[in-house]
Amino acid sequence: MNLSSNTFTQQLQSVWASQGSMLCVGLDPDPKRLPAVFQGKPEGIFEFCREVADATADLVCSFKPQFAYFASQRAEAQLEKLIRYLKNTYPHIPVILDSKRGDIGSTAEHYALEAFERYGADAVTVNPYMGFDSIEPYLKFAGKGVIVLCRTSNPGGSDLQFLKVTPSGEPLYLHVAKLAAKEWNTSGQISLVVGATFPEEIAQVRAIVGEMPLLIPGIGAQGGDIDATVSAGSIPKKAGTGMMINSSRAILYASSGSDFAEAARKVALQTRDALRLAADK
Ligand SMILES: O=c1ccn([C@@H]2O[C@H](COP(=O)(O)O)[C@@H](O)[C@H]2O)c(=O)[nH]1
Repeated sequence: MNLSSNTFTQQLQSVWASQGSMLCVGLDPDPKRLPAVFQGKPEGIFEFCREVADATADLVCSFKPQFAYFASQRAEAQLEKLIRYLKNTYPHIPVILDSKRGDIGSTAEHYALEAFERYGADAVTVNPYMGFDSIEPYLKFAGKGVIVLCRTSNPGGSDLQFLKVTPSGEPLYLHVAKLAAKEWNTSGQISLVVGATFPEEIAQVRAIVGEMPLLIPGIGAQGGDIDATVSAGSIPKKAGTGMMINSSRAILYASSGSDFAEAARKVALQTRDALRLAADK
């Protein structure tokens, strides 16, 4: 199979089946929390992420490097190198660049080039606040995934996402889910972000979007409940699919000692198994 001609959605379908995992490991290399051996090392960020990825690759359905952790350290070259490494070593595992971009179309064209050509990501997270013309440039990259923020995991997400925006009193996040699923997704490239900290809302989004993949951050360090999340986001009769459930800090920083990779694997394995168990209920 030529994986490079596979779409993001096809990659996900195959990896859910082959790895039996809905776990997405988030790569958020916080300089204050890196094990001592990587601190101040020229390619320490790349090396730390590579070791965690190598220790968990057989347990995941995707990797999600968070752009800000690299950019704040002037480590964009290490991000490029990391994604190149992941794509070469684990071509079956999709890489999501979490950069939550959003801007007018002419600028979005360059954010899309950045995500898909410079970094070579399979999918990118985007903010829908500026409307469809800010999303459209990403959709021109056939097969690439475009993951739209819908109901985010943070408490402040309610400030805007719960505002009633239609005459019938529909909250903004459900309006985004409807727009994304019924108007914007003509090419099948769109997925949505919904937080594990809000399982009731996950269920409402799932009811609107059918089998659309959901990126679900918020288990682990943010305390989202695994059973409630999986139950809310599952696709009827397709257990173990449909979701990329992200955990970053709980896995990356399971130990700050020299056993960090082993500890990361242990937590990733427990999380993968808890997700599997929840899917089988
Ligand atoms: O609603 C959202 C959207 C994105 N994120 C990102 O996911 C990870 C979560 O990290 P944890 O350490 O597992 O809490 C992080 O990169 C966020 O930027 C999110 O948390 N919520």
